[in-house]
Formats: sequence, structure tokens, C-alpha cells
Amino acid sequence: MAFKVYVDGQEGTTGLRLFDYLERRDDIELLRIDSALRKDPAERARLLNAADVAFLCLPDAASREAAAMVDNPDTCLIDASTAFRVADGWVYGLPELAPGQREKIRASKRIANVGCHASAFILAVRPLVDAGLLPADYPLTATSITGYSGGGKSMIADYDADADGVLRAPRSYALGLEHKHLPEMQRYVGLGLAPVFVPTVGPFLKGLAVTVPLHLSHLKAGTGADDLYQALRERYADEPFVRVHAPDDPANLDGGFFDVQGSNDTNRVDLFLFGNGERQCVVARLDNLGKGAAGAAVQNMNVHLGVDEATGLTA
Ligand SMILES: NC(=O)C1=CN([C@@H]2O[C@H](COP(=O)(O)OP(=O)(O)OC[C@H]3O[C@@H](n4cnc5c(N)ncnc54)[C@H](OP(=O)(O)O)[C@@H]3O)[C@@H](O)[C@H]2O)C=CC1
Ligand SMILES: CC(=O)N[C@@H](CCC(=O)OP(=O)(O)O)C(=O)O
Repeated sequence: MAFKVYVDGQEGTTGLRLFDYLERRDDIELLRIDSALRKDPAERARLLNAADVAFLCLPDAASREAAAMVDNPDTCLIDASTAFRVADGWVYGLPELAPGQREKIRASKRIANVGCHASAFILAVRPLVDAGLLPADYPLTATSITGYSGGGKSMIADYDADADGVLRAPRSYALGLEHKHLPEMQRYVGLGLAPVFVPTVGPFLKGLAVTVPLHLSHLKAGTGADDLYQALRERYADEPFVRVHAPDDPANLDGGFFDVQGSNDTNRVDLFLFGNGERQCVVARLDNLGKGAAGAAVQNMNVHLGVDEATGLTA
């Protein structure tokens, strides 16, 4: 029998991408809301409670509202917003976070899908802390470059309407240094200090790369670039959606430049190390609409339902 799946926010950027993934599957029966009723609380509540899995692809406030509408104990919610990522009673939807995370996702009916910048940051940094190479009280900084689909329908409309090319230059934002992903970054790496995090949005649809600079002299005594590489490799050796690239691979750069769009249309995270004997940076690259949003949501659903985790996804 097919699993009943509902997407609340089916006409948004993440919702549409989820539909692309789900429509192709024959183990899923999609419950669709009439477009004219897509903000009708009674109709949304009916479909939310009829679903085995309901995805919330909504702004934070609407996600909170939707979660409060669910009284069917068998409905599993997978929320794409920031509302519940560090909330009690919710499991963080990053299967690769640490050993045991898949079991938590399988057992919980409340799964908070990752933030796009946050998931890249966490996957780059957490293994280095777990291996004892990076002290948890290191004052980390991180930058991110992202495509404009990360800003949802309204930002996509702004770029589509940019006939004069005003938005052609990259734009840094969240310069109050309080980006909404900081709590999950700090919590799920186990950092003493929130990172100083500066994201930049560029004039391309999708693709994201977080860069985390490190001074080797401030890591565990004697740590070299190869130790960082080995820690990442060992941690992700059996992960189908994480690829750790050898530091000396010439394919990592194209004429000296990094391709932020190189993981697009996959559910993969690519990890790289660049630098020298004194300073290194770890770079994590993903498709913000794939592993950063809809792909991750499908992966979480697969893990929760106990079907092959890679079903419908491209590594
Ligand atoms: N885009 C991305 O890369 C990522 C997004 N996210 C998160 O996913 C969530 C969705 O983002 P995104 O798809 O980009 O946003 P969009 O703005 O593209 O889509 C949001 C959708 O929610 C609908 N909506 C708003 N309020 C309600 C309501 N009260 N009831 C029902 N539907 C409602 C909107 O309706 P309408 O069609 O009328 O506008 C719209 O279709 C957000 O919380 C976002 O932060 C997470 C990771 C990455
Ligand atoms: C370009 C842009 O604005 N990107 C969004 C990130 C999108 C995202 O990850 O949203 P969630 O936090 O809901 O996961 C931002 O940085 O706020």
C-alpha cells in the first residue's frame, strides 16, 4: 500500500521541488490541495491529518500554525522552516549528523529539516570537533555563497525582474551577524561560540558553498591538512550522499576558481580542503534546493518510513 503524503505550501519554491521528487514515485500517494483552498485552515487540517507524512514548506509562522493543527498521532511532520530546528520534541533532520541520528529520525513523528547554510557548515565542521582536532571553543568564522532561490518565491521574482542588472553583483546580507541558522549551527556542532557567519547571495538560481577558515596552529597540537582530510574521510566513508574530495585533486578547481554550482541537481554534499601548511579552509557545497531543502526532506522521509534511503535521489 502506498504512503499518503501531503505538501503544505505546495506552490512555493521548496514545495514545487518536493513535488518533482514525489510525483515520480509509485510507493507514494500524493494528497493534493485545491489551489484556491491552499491557505484554508480547515482543508489544510483535513489533509495534514490524513497523511502518513506531511511536509511543511511554509514560512515559520505558518509552520507553527500547521503543526498545531495535527492531532493524528500517526502523521509524521517534516518541517522545512526554521521554526523547530532546536525545539524540544523535534529531531534534527540530518541523517549524517552523527551515528544514531537515523534511528532518531526513524522513531520520531516530528522532524525539523535542515537549514541550507547550516547543513553545509555542520557537515564540514562536526567531524573535526568529534575527532578532537578542532577545539569546541575555537572562534570560528564562516562565509557562504548561495543562489537566489534560497530566498524563496519573492527573491526569485526580484531576480527575474532585474532587467537593468542591478542585482548582478553578489550581495552580502545578515550583517547584523545574527543569521537565523546560527542556533542550529552552534547546537549540532557543539560549539561554545556561535560562528561569525556572513552569507552572500549571487545572481544564479541555485547552488551553495560554505567556507570555514582554520589556523592549523590553533587546532590540536601537530594537526596538519592531512589529518583534517582523514577525519572527514573516515567519518563519511559509508555515507551515500557525502563525498570528500582529495585535497590534491586538480578537478577541485577550474582554472583556480571554485564552482559553487557543481553539486546542483543532486542530493550530495561535496567537501573540500584548500590551503597550505599554516592555514586551511573546509568548503562544503550543495544544492540549496536539493540537500539544502527538498532533497534532504525526501531523504528524511525515506529514513523515517524505513525504505531505501536513496529512493528517488541522485548522489
Ligand atoms: N528556498 C530554499 O532554498 C530553502 C527554503 N527553506 C524553508 O522552507 C520554507 C519554504 O520556503 P520557500 O519554498 O523558499 O518559500 P516560498 O516563499 O517560495 O514558498 C512558501 C509557500 O508557502 C505558502 N504559504 C504562506 N503562508 C501560508 C499559509 N498560511 N498557509 C498555506 N500556505 C502558505 C506560500 O503561498 P503563496 O503561493 O500564496 O505565496 C508559498 O507557496 C521556509 O520556511 C524556508 O525558510 C529551507 C531550506 C532552503
Ligand atoms: C538567499 C537567502 O536568503 N537564503 C536564505 C536561506 C534559505 C534557507 O535555508 O531557509 P531556512 O532557514 O528556512 O532553511 C537565508 O539565508 O535566509
